[in-house]
Amino acid sequence: MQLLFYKYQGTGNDFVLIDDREETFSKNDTKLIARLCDRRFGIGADGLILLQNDNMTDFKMVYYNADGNESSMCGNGGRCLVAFANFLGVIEHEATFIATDGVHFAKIEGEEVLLQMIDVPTIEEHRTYVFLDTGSPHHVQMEEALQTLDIQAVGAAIRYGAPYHEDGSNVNFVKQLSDDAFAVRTYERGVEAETLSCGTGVTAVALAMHHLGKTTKNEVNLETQGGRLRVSFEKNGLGYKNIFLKGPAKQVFKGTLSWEL
Ligand SMILES: N[C@@H](CCC[C@H](N)C(=O)O)C(=O)O
Repeated sequence: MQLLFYKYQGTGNDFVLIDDREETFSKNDTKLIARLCDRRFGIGADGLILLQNDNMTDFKMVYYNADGNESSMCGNGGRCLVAFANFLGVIEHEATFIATDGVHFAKIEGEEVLLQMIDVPTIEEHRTYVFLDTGSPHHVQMEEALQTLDIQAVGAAIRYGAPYHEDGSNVNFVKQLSDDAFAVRTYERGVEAETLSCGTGVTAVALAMHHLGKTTKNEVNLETQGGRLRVSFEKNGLGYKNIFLKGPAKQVFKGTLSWEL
């Protein structure tokens, strides 16, 4: 049996995308998905995403982390899937799709994809960090020595430590660059390593920085290790609404592989 796959990346957060409208992919095969995402034994990616049919929206997004487990929302993956749906002819320049956290609206603007994220009703403020859920759970903390920080060691300690433990959280380290720009490095749960960019992560950072008064702007630039993303939002009581994530999403290559990888 042969598997046709496409490789996409959004600011260096990379994904194996599969057109699964016929629902033939072995979606519960954790080992297979982890193997496909493996950078030495497989194609190599931070995650794998299925594009499936949906009755109410243009398509359904099913997201797996590189460890092979189905997980919560992926912002960069969602943007890549919109570009893929356009490539397949499933959508033109606008779309709604269903993901694990609800319905998303998206728009293709040239080389970039604008993705509406779920509303964030509350933000937890702690002494040294902020925690919020932007479709996926995110720990956000300021870090002056951002470029020299051992993200693997410090990120893993926070991800597995209290209060997150087994369920875990993604961990974002942030340095302010100007009144509307922040540099971000993210340790991703389910990849269990730093990724070059995280869409739900930079969304969490933008909201957290506004919440903490580090910026008064409603559109913030986020410099990730893989490129620049922009997040816009409106304050809504204790939380935020009309949250949009924007940035590039590109096809890298496509391929076919045999089932016995
Ligand atoms: N890279 C993603 C986040 C993917 C989900 C995350 N690893 C988790 O399990 O919470 C993004 O761009 O948002």
